Amino acid sequence: MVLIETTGLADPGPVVQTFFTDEAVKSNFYLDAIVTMVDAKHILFHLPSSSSTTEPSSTSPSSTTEATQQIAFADRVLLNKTDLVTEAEQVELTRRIREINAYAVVIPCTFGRVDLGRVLGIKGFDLGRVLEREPGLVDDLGEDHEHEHEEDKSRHHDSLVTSVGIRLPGALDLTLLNAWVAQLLKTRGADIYRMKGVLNVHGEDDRFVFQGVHMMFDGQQDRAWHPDEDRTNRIVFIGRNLDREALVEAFKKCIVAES
Ligand SMILES: Nc1nc2c(ncn2[C@@H]2O[C@H](COP(=O)(O)OP(=O)(O)OP(=O)(O)O)[C@@H](O)[C@H]2O)c(=O)[nH]1
Repeated sequence: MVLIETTGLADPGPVVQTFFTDEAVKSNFYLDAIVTMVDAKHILFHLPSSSSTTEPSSTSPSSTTEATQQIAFADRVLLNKTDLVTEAEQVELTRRIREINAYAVVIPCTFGRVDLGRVLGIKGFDLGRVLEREPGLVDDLGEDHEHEHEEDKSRHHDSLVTSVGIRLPGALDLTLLNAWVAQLLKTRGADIYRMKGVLNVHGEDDRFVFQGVHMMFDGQQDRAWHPDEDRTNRIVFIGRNLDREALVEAFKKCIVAES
């Protein structure tokens, strides 16, 4: 096992991509998970202060992007130094972290003490486990809350990093889907940090699972849908300037029309 500790200012994107593009690395290692350590006492100085602004809450513009990106890429976020903040501050910090990355599991701790089982053996990039666990993401950001998002359009048109989870019933036309994803990665790849999905492709008995990191896309047929399983398509984006409505609209156009 190799643990890579990057510098505090590292962009995780290229590090992740190495595991998928470098043949020597790819054939000898797999990427298990990205664990981001957040300093509860100081993180707010490095994040945009609210959903409506891109400015950091203090004068640390140099590290704003990095702090946000490191949270956005994470499979696990260790919220450290919780002894130095109040309970209310911890709740607010957790909310901010989940606003950026609704998919990561946030683990509060002090002095970095966590059960290793919670940060190792995660298989966060394993296609076989894509969206195996959706901690509230789809419920929080799915169709039931469409109205709330309608009212809060600014959130999806600013340059914040957010998570967008979409659930859509129906069978997908693979050709249309491929065209959409190719176009999306070409035009928005730099802004999409991570994406994952479980899809119901028209005429297929198996689930189609995929994940992406920036322009890099990896997908495969998965196990067969169970007879009584809900075949709803589920897709998750974590990225910058995500326009939920536009993503939903484009995704809907890939659904095969019912005859
Ligand atoms: N009160 C409190 N102090 C902590 C905690 N974790 C670390 N510290 C202290 O914070 C100080 C600075 O440590 P860190 O913020 O972890 O520094 P670091 O990020 O490891 O430093 P670099 O890796 O060099 O960037 C040290 O004196 C630690 O003992 C914690 O949970 N609570």
